[in-house]
Amino acid sequence: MNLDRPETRKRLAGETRPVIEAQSVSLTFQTADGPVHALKDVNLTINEGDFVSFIGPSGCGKTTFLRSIAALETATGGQLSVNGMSPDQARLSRAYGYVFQAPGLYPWRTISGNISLPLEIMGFDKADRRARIERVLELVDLDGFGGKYPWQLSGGMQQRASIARALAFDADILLMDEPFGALDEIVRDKLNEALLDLWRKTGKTIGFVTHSIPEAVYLSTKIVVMSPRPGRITNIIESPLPPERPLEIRDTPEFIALAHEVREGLREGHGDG
Ligand SMILES: Nc1ncnc2c1ncn2[C@@H]1O[C@H](COP(=O)(O)OP(=O)(O)OP(=O)(O)O)[C@@H](O)[C@H]1O
Repeated sequence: MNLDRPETRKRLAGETRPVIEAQSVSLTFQTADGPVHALKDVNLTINEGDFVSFIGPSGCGKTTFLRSIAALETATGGQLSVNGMSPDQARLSRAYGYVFQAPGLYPWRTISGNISLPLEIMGFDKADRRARIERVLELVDLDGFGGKYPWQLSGGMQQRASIARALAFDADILLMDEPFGALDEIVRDKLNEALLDLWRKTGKTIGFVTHSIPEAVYLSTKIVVMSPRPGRITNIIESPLPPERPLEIRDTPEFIALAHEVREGLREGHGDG
């Protein structure tokens, strides 16, 4: 573990500041079939440098919560703040990068061209764009692939490119909505390792939606278990695992016990536990 990294030191000393704060957040969608309570009374603090996973059955509001943080949805009740600002203000201050479930790369642009696009829209000059593209391609282990087109890359590589695109303007917060859900297990393992490495290197605060218990346990400092109808948090589990996590950690008693705790939490939330 790199104790020299300020975020690691601060997190271990409990000195980190809150980055995302939700107080009694609710979100009700009005639909033709009546109101859908996607989120009800959600209370959560995400601190600087936390890796927080959201896990729960389909429809429990994981995506809605992540989208609310990113100002892609608006909470209908309660308070939600990002870096002390409203989600809208935080979006304007480019507080976060967002990674969607599908890579969503433009096929007519090269990988570098895809990463460059948001930077162009934000007005970064050419030399700065080039330096940033090079840096993020290296971070996601795609150096040398900038000139390729998306269709020349595997699914896992495309998803890494979409992570690079979200990292390029160097926001402190990374929001990821089930980014590895469509990938096979071996590729997923590799990307989990790479993401953890990137998190340790950069000290970013990460919000991550997943359906996979091992993925949540492997990656997170905090696991948020959610339950549907209405969408709510039923359990927040702090991980006792160290930040340095080789894949083999999944065979240790600590990991297995934590996975068991998450599974029990999911079962209780489902009402059949
Ligand atoms: N734009 C919308 N209009 C109406 N209802 C919506 C809308 N978006 C989401 N919902 C509903 O809100 C609830 C929560 O949806 P959400 O997508 O956040 O769940 P989720 O936990 O991310 O599910 P999944 O794991 O299947 O992605 C669901 O009942 C869903 O049908």
